Amino acid sequence: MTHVVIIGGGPGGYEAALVGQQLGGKVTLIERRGMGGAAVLTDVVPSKTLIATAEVMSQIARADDLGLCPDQQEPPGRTVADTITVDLGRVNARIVELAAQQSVDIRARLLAEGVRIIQGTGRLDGPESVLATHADGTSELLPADIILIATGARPRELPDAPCDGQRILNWTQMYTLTELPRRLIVVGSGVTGAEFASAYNALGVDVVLVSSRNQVLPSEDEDAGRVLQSVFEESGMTIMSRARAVAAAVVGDGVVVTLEDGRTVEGSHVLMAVGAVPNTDGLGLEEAGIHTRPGGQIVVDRVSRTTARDVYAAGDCTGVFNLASVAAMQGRIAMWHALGDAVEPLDLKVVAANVFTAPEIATVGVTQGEVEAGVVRAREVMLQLGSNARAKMQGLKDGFIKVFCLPTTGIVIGGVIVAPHASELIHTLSLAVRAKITVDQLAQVFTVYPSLSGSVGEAARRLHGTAGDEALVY
Ligand SMILES: Cc1cc2nc3c(=O)[nH]c(=O)nc-3n(C[C@H](O)[C@H](O)[C@H](O)COP(=O)(O)OP(=O)(O)OC[C@H]3O[C@@H](n4cnc5c(N)ncnc54)[C@H](O)[C@@H]3O)c2cc1C
Ligand SMILES: NC(=O)c1ccc[n+]([C@@H]2O[C@H](COP(=O)([O-])OP(=O)(O)OC[C@H]3O[C@@H](n4cnc5c(N)ncnc54)[C@H](O)[C@@H]3O)[C@@H](O)[C@H]2O)c1
Repeated sequence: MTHVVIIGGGPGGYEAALVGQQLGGKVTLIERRGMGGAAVLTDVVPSKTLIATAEVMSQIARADDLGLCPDQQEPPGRTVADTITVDLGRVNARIVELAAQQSVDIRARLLAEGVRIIQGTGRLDGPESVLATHADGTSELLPADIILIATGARPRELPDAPCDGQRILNWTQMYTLTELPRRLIVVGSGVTGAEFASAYNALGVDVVLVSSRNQVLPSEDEDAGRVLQSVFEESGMTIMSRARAVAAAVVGDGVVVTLEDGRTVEGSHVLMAVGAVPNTDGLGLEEAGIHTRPGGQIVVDRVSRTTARDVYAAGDCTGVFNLASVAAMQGRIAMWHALGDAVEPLDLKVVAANVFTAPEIATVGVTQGEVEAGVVRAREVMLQLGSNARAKMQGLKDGFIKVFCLPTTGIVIGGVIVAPHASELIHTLSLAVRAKITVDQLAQVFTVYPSLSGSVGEAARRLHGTAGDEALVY
């Protein structure tokens, strides 16, 4: 019997536990908070549930363009959106309930599969055992043949902007609000900042986005960031570019955020979305011979091995690519490798990712930045969403579909989709990248008429027979 001990019950930990148990290991999982981890309780599930409500509001905002109008009794000039009231207390109660239920479901599945769950805190006691401190304060030493560390990450705080959970909030604290903020300042225009700014903007809140760079979403496709920036601005959001926050303080019944250049921004609440730090302190890593990077992330190879024999790590604590899907895959890979099953090393080139803004931004494979820097040779096409028949019918104007392929063979190597539900549309391109199919093969796949995915086929057709690394923009 191989004893597997996992610290952390997020996607990295619980997906690994399922595989470990399936492959005949005796798995113990230690989680200090709740099963599903931050992904389920405070990060992915709550934010995407909030965004589900915001999405409905975004559609309602287009209702007037599609010929819908408020009831005759409404005063003239009112839009359909003006007639809707957001009950944030109910929205957030639903979110918290849904996340808690998801956690319960995951726990039940793990128990049904035979995983032993310890509610408590784990730390390494050398590379071959784990000390679990139970919720009641008692502790237990667990000898382990294989250890997986999947302890995740937490919000980074600025020293002069400590989160109080009332007015200065991090992303885990947003669900305690029962009334819409009068004016929400969002500090940080990375994925978290952009998603919350987009959602609260759609809910009708006056949003100020403090962005340290020229354009929102600096790590995403530049064309995509440009579309989002202009959609945000057109919808009335205030974006303060090249503005770095240094402090936030509660003043009266509001907050004041101070920028590096001395300017101040006033609002009712502020969301600090300035990145994440790995939960790797106090785990006994150094003593166990496990190397970390200067930021605290655990060094792992592509099969999730750390620098200590039979100790693996997965997910945000490794900082490889902070996504739930990647955490889960790293965890499974660790178990496949450790327990002697067939395993393919992690390949970041096939990871599909999505920013859940309105419109969404989905990406897979090579990036425009890599092509422009000459890291990859590619030819590409970019089709504006506005030219798609279905998009016209639905009143969608903002967005595009971009496809990259190898110059000689035409093999699809990446893509970017900016559109509502891009997270679903990207699947075709993910499959193409993973299966290494050519643009001609993709062009021969039937798409429904009319459909947004029709533009994926159209993009592939436009890339037929064009030699060289040119960029076609329509
Ligand atoms: C706002 C937000 C939205 C996001 N949205 C998405 C999305 O839409 N899609 C996506 O793919 N990714 C998304 N992410 C990223 C995703 O949340 C993370 O990549 C994912 O949670 C990583 O999973 P994990 O298992 O590494 O860690 P976590 O989910 O953080 O779980 C780690 C667990 O370990 C526990 N733990 C830590 N230390 C100990 C210890 N010593 N003992 C016992 N337990 C311990 C913690 O309590 C936690 O429950 C989002 C992130 C944020 C911040
Ligand atoms: N849809 C998704 O998959 C999703 C959603 C949210 C988060 N995530 C993941 O979670 C992780 C954390 O996301 P994040 O957006 O919080 O972090 P991030 O590090 O991606 O972005 C933080 C942003 O804040 C900016 N910033 C830092 N300090 C600042 C300051 N003082 N003033 C103004 N701006 C400042 C940074 O320049 C950066 O652009 C990321 O790895 C992300 O991929 C994924």
